[in-house]
Amino acid sequence: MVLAGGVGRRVGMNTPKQLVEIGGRPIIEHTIALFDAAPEIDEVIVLMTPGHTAEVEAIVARGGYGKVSRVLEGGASRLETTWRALQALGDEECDVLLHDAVRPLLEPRIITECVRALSAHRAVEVAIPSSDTVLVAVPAEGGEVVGDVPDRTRLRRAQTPQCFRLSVIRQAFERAMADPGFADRPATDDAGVVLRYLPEVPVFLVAGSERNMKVTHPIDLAIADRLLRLPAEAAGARDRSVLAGRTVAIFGAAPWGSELAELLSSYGAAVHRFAAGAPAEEALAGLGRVDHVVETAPGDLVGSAVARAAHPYLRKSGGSLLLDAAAEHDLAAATGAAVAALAEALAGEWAADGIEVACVNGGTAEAALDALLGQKG
Ligand SMILES: Nc1ccn([C@@H]2O[C@H](COP(=O)(O)OP(=O)(O)OP(=O)(O)O)[C@@H](O)[C@H]2O)c(=O)n1
Ligand SMILES: C[C@](O)(CO)[C@H](O)COP(=O)(O)O
Repeated sequence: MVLAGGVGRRVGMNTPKQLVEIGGRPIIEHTIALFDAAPEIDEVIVLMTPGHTAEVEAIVARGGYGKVSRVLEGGASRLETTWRALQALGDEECDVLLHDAVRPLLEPRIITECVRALSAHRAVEVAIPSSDTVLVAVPAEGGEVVGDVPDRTRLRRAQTPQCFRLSVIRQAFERAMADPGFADRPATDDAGVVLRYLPEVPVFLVAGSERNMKVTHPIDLAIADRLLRLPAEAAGARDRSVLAGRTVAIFGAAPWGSELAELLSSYGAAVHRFAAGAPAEEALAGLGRVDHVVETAPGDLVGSAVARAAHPYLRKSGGSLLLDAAAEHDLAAATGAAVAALAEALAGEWAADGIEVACVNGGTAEAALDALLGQKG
């Protein structure tokens, strides 16, 4: 359930913040795409700000997010939106993940761990340690003073998804909605409702991440935009043995092309080479699955034809695209800059599809391979 019923008062734009475009697409699209691509997820239901469901339906149709079954209107508060989400589900028992639409940087690892945890626990919450000391402020003359400094080692910051067996979260919400005191002291998240109304159900904690931030204030838009343009594992070294059995298509004839093909083959990849300007769609269709695409002749419309053709394949495989900005060309300098800009734009746009895009400026086959595996570039 993608909870998107808010208006984004704190961000302060005249449209709900989940429709604001960052990293090349609306925030809510990043979030929908994540769940749509997650193998553990069967169905996605979106609860959107009243009056804005048509915009989300258009995003879903344009992006072809086939797991989205419904786009419904949310309620007046986050908890009311959750309540509506629960009412929209049938009687059949299932696992439910409730996720803030405005946390578009959730890693697939967290979805996997949450779903796995639900096989042993009826309630699961994602949380991270607090890197700040947290204070309890108490009113005092002229302002506030520190009332308490809780032991930080026991404090966690709650994130989403918050995950439950349907019967558990539904029962907790039924009790909350029947409690006349709930409206005066509402919970601030879904797990809080379980804690208060079904205290016998332990809420198991799964490790979240700093990256899984919530876009709440204007500055978060800039931070999230930047993060969306960085690959999730930017700093992580990659093991080249992952290339075994992968399919790589190389277009054009960069000086290092043959050496790269040999290197890839030595790690067990199946390498297919195509001449510069070869019809990319036709070439890739003949391969079936494609894990990595290398365009070394981006002077042909600065690589966009190959990129366009490669996108559906790389989206399926979670692979990568490498562009070479140093193509020999009459307008080499201008073309190179355009290729680098294209790579940066695609990296942002495709991050949510799990595709990495890198760019090299000539160099060696070794450097190209590192870039292809997301280590540099
Ligand atoms: N009536 C509401 C209010 C919030 N949310 C969702 O809950 C998530 C977290 O809420 P928050 O960051 O508070 O979003 P807004 O309520 O939109 O922001 P603000 O409080 O600044 O208005 C968001 O994905 C938001 O769309 C919701 O589904 N229904
Ligand atoms: C659910 C939540 O994201 C967990 O941190 C948070 O409590 C939502 O709070 P908000 O004030 O509705 O943004």
